[in-house]
Amino acid sequence: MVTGAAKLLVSAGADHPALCLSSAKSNAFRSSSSPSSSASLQPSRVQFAVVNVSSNSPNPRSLRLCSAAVSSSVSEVKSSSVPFLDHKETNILHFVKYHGLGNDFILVDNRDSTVPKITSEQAVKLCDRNFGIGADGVIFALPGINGTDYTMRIFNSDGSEPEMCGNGIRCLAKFISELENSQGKQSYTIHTDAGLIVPEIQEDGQVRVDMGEPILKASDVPTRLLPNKDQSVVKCKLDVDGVSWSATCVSMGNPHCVIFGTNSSENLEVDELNLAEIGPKFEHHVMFPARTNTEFVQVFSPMHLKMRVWERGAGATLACGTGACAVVVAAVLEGRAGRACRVDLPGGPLQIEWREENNHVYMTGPAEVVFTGSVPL
Ligand SMILES: N[C@@H](CCC[C@H](N)C(=O)O)C(=O)O
Repeated sequence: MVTGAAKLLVSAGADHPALCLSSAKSNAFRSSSSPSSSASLQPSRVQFAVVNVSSNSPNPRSLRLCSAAVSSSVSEVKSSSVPFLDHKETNILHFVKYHGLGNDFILVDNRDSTVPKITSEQAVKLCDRNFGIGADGVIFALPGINGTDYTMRIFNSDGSEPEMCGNGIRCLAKFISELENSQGKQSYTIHTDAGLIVPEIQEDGQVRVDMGEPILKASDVPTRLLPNKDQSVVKCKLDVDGVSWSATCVSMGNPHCVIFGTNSSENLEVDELNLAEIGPKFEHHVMFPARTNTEFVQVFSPMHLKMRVWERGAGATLACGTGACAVVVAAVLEGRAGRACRVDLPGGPLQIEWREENNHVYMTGPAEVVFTGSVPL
């Protein structure tokens, strides 16, 4: 069943997924060019279909090319002339998976409704890396509110709904530009629960995001840690797991607890931390009434930081955009770094700038398509 176009079809039993994978490098897998390739797929047995778009292809048209392929494998009954994401089969969700530095998301075209197409319980199942598609969250592109172009909503992989997601909004910008069929430099106004966020796709494909102003007032972060006179929580003692940590709390719309050291060591070696053990203890600490994301940071120089993150609702991830922003704000407040830094995350670097003129934080980084697919709900 493998053709010259590198088409691979695996059909499993009724209780197991049938999976269709296609190379993005050829148009030969379009439905019109290979009608027999999907003939062995019986719609009732198709549990899951994925088209591999190519994680390293910079070709912005790759998503549109592959959309045609999915329509042929998931639904033989549909005409391939209808764009993939516009198919309206009952109980099938069409999605595109993206990642920003390995922080990965299932993107859903929700422009026709203000209600997310799936529930938080369904999101948990789809994010599962063994029994689902696998992702750190599900992101919906909804109609704009109050004059904005779009609204972003997101479920974490545990089903909770955060206010914002930095890597996710870069992915959303790329997703929207594909939906709108636009090319080159584009900027969008996005309504989020953290306020107005403005991502801009650059000529080089990177996405620069105006992330708005950081929130430092303890009660707004929120944290119960004792604030300073100016209401901020900077270098505050926090006991976790028998260790006294030095914590600075910053909200980028969502809460972050930033750790550079302990009472016995001013500087962390972040690779030595057992994140899976200590992360949940920070996340669920009584000092954080809305739980928290936690970043552990090592300072290489005033312009170069390294962090690892334990995310609220998602655990250890390869990157966290709001986390990297919070880290630079905290580093400035603690006098450890300048306002423009490279932040190294497990999945790669982000450029972060906290501008003095307008108090806004700017994040620049990549967002890439991984694959398109369809899944029954
Ligand atoms: N990975 C995201 C943050 C996602 C939300 C977070 N888990 C929370 O619950 O606040 C990012 O890149 O910012």
